[in-house]
Formats: sequence, structure tokens, C-alpha cells
Amino acid sequence: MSGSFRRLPAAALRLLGGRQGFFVRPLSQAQSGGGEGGASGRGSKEAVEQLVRAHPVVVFMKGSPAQPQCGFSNAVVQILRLHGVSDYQAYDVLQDPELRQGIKNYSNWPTIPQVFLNGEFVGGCDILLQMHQSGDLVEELKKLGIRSALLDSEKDHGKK
Ligand SMILES: N[C@@H](CCC(=O)N[C@@H](CS)C(=O)NCC(=O)O)C(=O)O
Ligand code: FES
Repeated sequence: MSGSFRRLPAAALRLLGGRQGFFVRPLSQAQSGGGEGGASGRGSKEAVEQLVRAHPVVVFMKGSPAQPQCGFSNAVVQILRLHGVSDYQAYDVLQDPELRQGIKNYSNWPTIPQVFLNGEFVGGCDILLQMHQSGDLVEELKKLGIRSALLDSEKDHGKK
């Protein structure tokens, strides 16, 4: 799981953002404020936090679980499917440039997809794949009260 150290750069960014208030902003900055930078509106920390906490399992992706628009997002969907996880909240960042930037600011992670469990940033496609291979994903799902479907298929093969 990610440590809280990932939040530090976001806090630093907020501080920098606060300092802008001392100056009259040049037009170019004023125009970008509240836009794709995610400093306000749908990309703000507060708005993103609400989305992150809307469900025990949350995925920010390109496209939808039914129609992923990128192989990395598709990989996350397929890993969750392997574990029998179909009840999760997915957000399509291709529909919302502010969210696309806002989620990166929020987690201090530069790419999509992004997976959150119980409001905690877990990682992208590579990390979810590692957790799948190591067995950590089964354990993390267990903490959420979700029994991975892989446990049942392992039982069928005489393991546990
Ligand atoms: N290694 C990454 C793969 C994801 C990735 O590289 N995503 C790129 C291409 S889809 C991305 O989000 N780029 C920034 C963007 O499209 O906003 C992971 O583990 O999730
Ligand atoms: S959209 Fe091109 S790699 Fe994800």
C-alpha cells in the first residue's frame, strides 16, 4: 500500500498555490487557474476526495469497465474481474480533463489508471498486477470484506 509520503508533494503544491495569492496574477496564470490544473472545481482536492471515497473500490481509468479505451486500464479491469470484483466505482478521465489532472495531483501519481481501496491510493496497472501475483490483492480485498473469487478456484484445485 502507498505510504502517506505520497501526500507530501501535494501539500507542497498547495503551499505554492497559496503563495500566488500575494501577487496579482499575470493573465496567463489567471486563465489557467481552475482549468486543467485541477486547483479548483471538479479537479480540486476536495472534489476528488469525494470521488475516491464514494466506494470501497474505486478506479480512475480511460473508458469504462465495459469498454476500456487503453490497455493499461483494461488490465486493471481484467485483474479485478479475475478476483470476481464487479462492484466498484469507475470514473472515465477521458470524459473530464479536470479530473484527469486532478486525480494525478491528488495521488501525486502521473498516470492513469489509478486504483483506490477504502480511499487509499494503491497504484496503477503495474502495482495491481504485482499485488495480484504476490497474493497481496486477495489480502487487501479481504480487509474490505470482499472474498476474492480466486480463493474458490484455488480450493477447487485442492489448495487453500
Ligand atoms: N505503468 C503505468 C501504465 C499507465 C500509463 O503509462 N498511463 C499513461 C498512458 S494511458 C498515462 O496515463 N499518461 C498520462 C495521461 O494520459 O494522462 C501503470 O502501472 O499504471
Ligand atoms: S491511451 Fe495510449 S497508452 Fe493509454
